[in-house]
Amino acid sequence: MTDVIAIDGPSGSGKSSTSRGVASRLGYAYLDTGAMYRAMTWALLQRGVDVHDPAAVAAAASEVVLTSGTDPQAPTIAADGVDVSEPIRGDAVTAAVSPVATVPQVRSQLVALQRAAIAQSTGGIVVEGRDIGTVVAPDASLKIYLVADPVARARRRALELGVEDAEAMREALARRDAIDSNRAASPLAQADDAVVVDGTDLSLDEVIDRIVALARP
Ligand SMILES: Nc1ncnc2c1ncn2[C@@H]1O[C@H](COP(=O)(O)OP(=O)(O)O)[C@@H](O)[C@H]1O
Ligand SMILES: Nc1ccn([C@H]2C[C@H](O)[C@@H](COP(=O)(O)OP(=O)(O)O)O2)c(=O)n1
Repeated sequence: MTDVIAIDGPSGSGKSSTSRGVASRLGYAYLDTGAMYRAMTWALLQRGVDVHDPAAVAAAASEVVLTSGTDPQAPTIAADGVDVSEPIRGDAVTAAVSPVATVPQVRSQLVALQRAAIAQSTGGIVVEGRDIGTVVAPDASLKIYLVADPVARARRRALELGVEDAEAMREALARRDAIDSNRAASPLAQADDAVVVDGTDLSLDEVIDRIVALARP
């Protein structure tokens, strides 16, 4: 069985950058499950689906075909054959993704795809998201719960997106974290056997070093 490293945590804690770094160092594949929920949301918005109507979301989601490229140096995500790597980072998708991710049918559809990607990866894979250690890959050899101070998370994300109002960003992240943590279907949660890494006062390289040191030799 392939070696799986699960990295979960709230928005902007550094999961994507850290996971890509860890996968590159170890020669592992990389799966960004947040990008899958974002790509699904993009495809639903394209179809004019009301993302606050769970029945409409569930019905339309089953028609969407998602494809993930798992090279940590150049990850890709396509919806219905269209590369959506850029539009999924826009405001419209960011505002709509948490309600879409609460719909159980969406979750079961994407969890099946995530497990298939894990099964296909022969040389090890780093998988990042919210429910990887708890639901998607409970047998992962290493589970990391990556956290950072909310003010630091907002500052980093604002810098990345060129947004000036870091306080508004902190509020937006807190709103999304609240939906992601309080939903009934596999909420953002720390697995009992996860190692908590707090990246607030660590550089990206330091966080990567720490996780690589914990990884299976
Ligand atoms: N340890 C760190 N120190 C400084 N900046 C970081 C660190 N980890 C991540 N970042 C930056 O914070 C932002 C959010 O990181 P990202 O990996 O996208 O988080 P997530 O996937 O959890 O949402 C990015 O701009 C990234 O470069
Ligand atoms: N395994 C996952 C991954 C993401 N999600 C949801 C929760 C998040 O609000 C969205 C987007 O995730 P993403 O990791 O891209 O979010 P950020 O980059 O941290 O802002 O998807 C989820 O419910 N389960």
